[in-house]
Amino acid sequence: MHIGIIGTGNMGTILTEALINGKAVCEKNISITNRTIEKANRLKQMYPNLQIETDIEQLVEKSDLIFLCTKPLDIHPVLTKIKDRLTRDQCLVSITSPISVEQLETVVPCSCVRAIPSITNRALSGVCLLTFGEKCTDVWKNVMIGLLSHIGKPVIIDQQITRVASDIVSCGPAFFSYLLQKFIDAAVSETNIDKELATKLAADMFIGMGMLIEKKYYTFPELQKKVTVRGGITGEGINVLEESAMEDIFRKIFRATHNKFDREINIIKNQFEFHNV
Ligand SMILES: NC(=O)C1=CN([C@@H]2O[C@H](COP(=O)(O)OP(=O)(O)OC[C@H]3O[C@@H](n4cnc5c(N)ncnc54)[C@H](O)[C@@H]3O)[C@@H](O)[C@H]2O)C=CC1
Ligand SMILES: O=C(O)[C@@H]1CCC=N1
Repeated sequence: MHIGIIGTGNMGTILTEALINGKAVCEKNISITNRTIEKANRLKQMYPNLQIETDIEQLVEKSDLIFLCTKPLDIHPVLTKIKDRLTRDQCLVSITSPISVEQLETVVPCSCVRAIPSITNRALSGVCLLTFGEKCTDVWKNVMIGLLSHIGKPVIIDQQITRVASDIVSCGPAFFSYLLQKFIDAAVSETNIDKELATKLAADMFIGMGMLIEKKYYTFPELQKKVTVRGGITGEGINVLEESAMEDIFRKIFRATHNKFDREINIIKNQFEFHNV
């Protein structure tokens, strides 16, 4: 099987690296392209057997499975270029949330899949969210599940929970590293610890927590209860969190992402409805 990757920005690069490092596919069986080809060339310096294609149509013709890794508003223009090169036997994968598999299926003849990855897939960990199109064959469904199992846990989701699921799986690492950074910065500004040590301690704590979760020793509430000794010090900190309306903050985050999502969906709907592809 030959894989084509269109767009080697953040996610296209991470996906390529993860597929290779996770031994999902050999370097030589991946072709990559990018609007600015230097970006694709940089990736080839790390993985010399990757194939670079300057012509997007040729990349599509030589690939069985094609990942579209551009930003949402750039997907429609790419589809315009490649739709006549795609055949029924191929599979097209979009990695972005505001474009549905149904929309893809209206313009291309092949199997369509949406696979929303997470930066955690770079460490061959975390979740990749999958939604299959109506016309996606069972063979391609199995190929996708098998392939993504090399870089994380494939989880099949309904269209209707797409945004919240990607908020948790894909935006989550950004949200929680933001909070962790604030935690570190406050430790440095409030005490005598230096930033380097605070960062190392916090990172090791986070890794340890991840392992605890993985081993399923405790649920989240159990974990809190175990650490928050009655009348002890942790409780003082938890009280501050309780008083800080954290729930409101997280509700606002979900509302903000969903609002942006709705705006993008509207723009994309126009692209698909009013521009013949
Ligand atoms: N960053 C993340 O953690 C995640 C991103 N995604 C999705 O991945 C997609 C890409 O995001 P990023 O990689 O962060 O964006 P990015 O801007 O870093 O990468 C997009 C790349 O596509 C290239 N491109 C645009 N039009 C092209 C064309 N016609 N032909 C070839 N290449 C073209 C651009 O030159 C750029 O390198 C987005 O749709 C995003 O929703 C999904 C899950 C997680
Ligand atoms: O399309 C998405 O939902 C992803 C999540 C992080 C960035 N883009």
